[in-house]
Amino acid sequence: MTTKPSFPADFLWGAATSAYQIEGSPLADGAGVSNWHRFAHRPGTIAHGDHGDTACDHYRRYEEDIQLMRELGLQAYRFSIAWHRIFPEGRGRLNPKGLDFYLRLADALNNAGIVPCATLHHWDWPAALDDQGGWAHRDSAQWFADYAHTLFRALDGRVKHWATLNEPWVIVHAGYIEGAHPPGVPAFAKAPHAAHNLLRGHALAVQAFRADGAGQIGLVVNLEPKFAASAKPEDQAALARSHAYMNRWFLDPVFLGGYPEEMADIFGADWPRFPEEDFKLIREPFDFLGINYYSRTVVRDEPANLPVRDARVRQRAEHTAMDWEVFPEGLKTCLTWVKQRYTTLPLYVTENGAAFADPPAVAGRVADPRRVAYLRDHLRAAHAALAEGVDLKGYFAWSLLDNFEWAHGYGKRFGLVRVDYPTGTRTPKDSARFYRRVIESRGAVL
Ligand SMILES: OC[C@@H]1[C@@H](O)[C@H](O)[C@@H](O)c2[nH]c(CCc3ccccc3)c[n+]21
Repeated sequence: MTTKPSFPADFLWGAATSAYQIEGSPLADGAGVSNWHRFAHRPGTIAHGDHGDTACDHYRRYEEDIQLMRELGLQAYRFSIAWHRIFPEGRGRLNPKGLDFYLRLADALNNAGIVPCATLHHWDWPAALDDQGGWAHRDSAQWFADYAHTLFRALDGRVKHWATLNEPWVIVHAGYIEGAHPPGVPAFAKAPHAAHNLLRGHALAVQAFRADGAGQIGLVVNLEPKFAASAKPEDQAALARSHAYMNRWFLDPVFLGGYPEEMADIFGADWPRFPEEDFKLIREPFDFLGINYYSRTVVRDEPANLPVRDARVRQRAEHTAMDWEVFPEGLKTCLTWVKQRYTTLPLYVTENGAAFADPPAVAGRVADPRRVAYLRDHLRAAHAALAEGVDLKGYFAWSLLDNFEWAHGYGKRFGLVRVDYPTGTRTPKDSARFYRRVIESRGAVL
């Protein structure tokens, strides 16, 4: 490092979580059954038979966790709101006690001088909505906008930084193509409709925010740079399909007004014709884009591998416990690609982090040197993007706490803070102490 990085004085340093992954108390205070509560209790869906009945018990321990955030020097905290606590059946009857938890959470964060950054939908929602067709049902867009509108009004003055959806791509790919997430049954032909309705819902929620909200609203997407395994035409074509499928499927419509042409190739006869007026709606302008970055993938042509007909070529490099390649420069690649192809909107890294097989706590310490190195190298890449003119406004480490890693259960630990189950004991890892020094020095320690 020739010159010490220095991030802007107003750069927002935070950490991120999501409701089902940390809260526990899935049915407390009148909450309805969520898709993830039902799915995680279906035998065989989650590693080790894990589920979110307790998770990090954050629903009850949120004040302790906010104290942890203060000790880490966090300036912001990205969390998600559990729809099924607000509308147990998805729409109609409001559950005041469910809403009250988020009022208390936002007040405690504001009192601690920590900016609350709320994501309206981070994959969990009332199971009743899946039973009514889920995101494949065209009305799901309005269900979401009505839910969002209620929250904009209820949290007005407490939350000023909103995101509509977390990673619509994962909701569609894992939920409708793979069946590894709820609704849990592969429904290939429904996937394009689910994607389209997620985008319509996002845009309708932004319109509701313009009418009744205050602050900033954005969309959070996962991006993963793709590289071809060779210059062979078939590998180059696989690259184009893979890149369109994961990185352009949602950003092309919101910023360019139409889906990538590769989608019709990928879905074939199952690729619908959507009404033109939908694309006008989906282009509703918003205030920032959140980018979740973890890794890159090198792909080759693989005709048997439907629907994208690509396959990952594992690289000779360090990999995390998720078997994701450690590739820090990919974060800069994502940030500069978005600026060059789509928009000069403010950008946030809304998730970046790694799971490693951390040792247990010894004398109040957890040595996680690989996570320290991962954060250091990715923050350097973020700074390089800033230096190239990307309007990067903040960074949220994934995650504040070790938590429920979806189908992987609790075996994959992403936290800056270790959580020991079932006691729930929190122990800041060395990476938490490192991150605090990064925040205090505005990056000078990198
Ligand atoms: O896996 C770590 C985190 C999850 O715990 C978050 O809830 C979720 O927002 C999130 N997204 C990603 C990257 C999306 C992705 C997953 C698998 C394959 C490709 C992309 C990683 N993570």
